[in-house]
Amino acid sequence: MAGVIVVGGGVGGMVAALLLARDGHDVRLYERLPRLGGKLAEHRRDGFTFSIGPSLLTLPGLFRDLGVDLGLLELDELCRYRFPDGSTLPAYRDADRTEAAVERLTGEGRNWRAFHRWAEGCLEASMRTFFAGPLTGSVRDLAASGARPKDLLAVAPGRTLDALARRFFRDPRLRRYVDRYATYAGSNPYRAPAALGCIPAIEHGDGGWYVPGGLPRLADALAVLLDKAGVEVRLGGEVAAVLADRERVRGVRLANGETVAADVVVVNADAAALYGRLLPDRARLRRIARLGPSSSAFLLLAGVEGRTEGLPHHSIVFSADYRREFADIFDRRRPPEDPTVYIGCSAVHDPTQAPDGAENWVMLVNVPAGDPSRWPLTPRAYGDLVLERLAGRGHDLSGRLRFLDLLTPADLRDRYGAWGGAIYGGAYGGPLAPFRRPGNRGPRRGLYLAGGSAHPGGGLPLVAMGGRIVADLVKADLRRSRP
Ligand SMILES: Cc1cc2nc3c(=O)[nH]c(=O)nc-3n(C[C@H](O)[C@H](O)[C@H](O)COP(=O)(O)OP(=O)(O)OC[C@H]3O[C@@H](n4cnc5c(N)ncnc54)[C@H](O)[C@@H]3O)c2cc1C
Repeated sequence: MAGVIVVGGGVGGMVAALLLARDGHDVRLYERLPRLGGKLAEHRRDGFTFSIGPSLLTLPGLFRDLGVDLGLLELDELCRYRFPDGSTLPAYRDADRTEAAVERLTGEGRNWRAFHRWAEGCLEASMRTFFAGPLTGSVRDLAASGARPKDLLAVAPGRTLDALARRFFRDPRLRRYVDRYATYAGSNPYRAPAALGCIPAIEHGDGGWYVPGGLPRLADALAVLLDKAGVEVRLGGEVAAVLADRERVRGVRLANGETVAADVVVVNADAAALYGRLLPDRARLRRIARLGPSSSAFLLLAGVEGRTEGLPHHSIVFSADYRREFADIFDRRRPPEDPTVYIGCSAVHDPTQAPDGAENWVMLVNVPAGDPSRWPLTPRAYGDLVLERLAGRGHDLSGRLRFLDLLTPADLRDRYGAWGGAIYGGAYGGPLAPFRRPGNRGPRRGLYLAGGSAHPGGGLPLVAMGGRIVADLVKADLRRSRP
């Protein structure tokens, strides 16, 4: 039995802690916030509840397999897209219905079916190789994963996501629909690898889900399992340093000065925080810096009076010029002048989320990571701009706002210790970027990384996979090191 410390109680940290405790190890989890869940969080005000992290759950089987038992709601309409010309495209759970909707809007139903088949193939190859095992920081890992040349071809290596969209679709609206999947990894579709195009195969294959009571109930359910498995959770327990000699990890030092010894340390905190502060390592930090940060989020949380006829649970209102929008975010490093806005309203399906006769609108805009004090306009003024743009695109909230709360990249940075507020650590800025992200093994024996800034990446399903990959690595390494 090894002494294991997990630094951070985000979903990846909780999954790793749970699996290692179930394997018989003595696991302690330190979380600096007064609650578990990390970015899987909510904001409450005046009877309204807002998810300020994930709003859509995919691959729920990853959590069911751990013993999470929540009555999930499967969404029939996954998302409704509104384009600058005012036309809309609903994406349904059912692929046939989506194909028919695409056909009605653009006459490209067959192209959508071909794209969907490609996405399924890409997903199947990625699940068997890239997502299945650890990454230690080298493309050689792929060879070790048993990937065949056919698998490599299935992910369209060398192509960007936008180039993939152009290969399948003539209509610019459909290209935008594909490009948008880059934002699931906080990245720029004009640079991100085509492999991100596998995401719709997850949504149409396995569905998009809502957790009644709000997605953070998933963190509550994991917390109950941690308790049952005997994990000692210390909330408000900030780790100030990972202790290690040249060979191996020795434990951690807490912010209150206490030191705790351990054989294994799993870091769920951001990789940039690990190599920047907890166990400084300039070379590794430089490698992360070269990726550039993923995007961050600007959130408008609105208590809205009245009910909106026909409002779906999830919708996207596209900007007029997507390329310019991403140049604003990743090159000019300013919040987009004309933003695409995600609108989430869980009150559509869940009356616990807003008072009677009202709606809880979460409006999310992709913005650059970094301090908003450098923005050309204040967050409040930018919030007004977002509302104005939405009003011009069929969503006028004037006269209906009970209140409007804002969250900026500075909030993400300060709450979760995320690099400049970047949601996913480094961005996927080129075809090899997935292999250049931090691996799961740290530079000392007994040190591991699990979380959205490390392999295989961010988003609830991927961090759950990462937690499992790390637990398996720890078990295998401990077995090997036994005399
Ligand atoms: C606005 C937004 C929308 C999103 N939408 C979706 C979505 O719809 N679907 C989806 O699947 N995903 C979505 N995500 C992404 C998803 O939330 C994250 O990828 C995932 O929750 C990250 O989990 P993690 O394991 O990396 O841990 P994190 O959530 O990053 O948590 C890390 C934890 O470590 C703690 N910590 C940091 N430093 C220390 C320290 N020194 N000592 C102790 N504790 C420390 C932090 O306080 C934090 O609790 C969204 C995220 C955001 C912010």
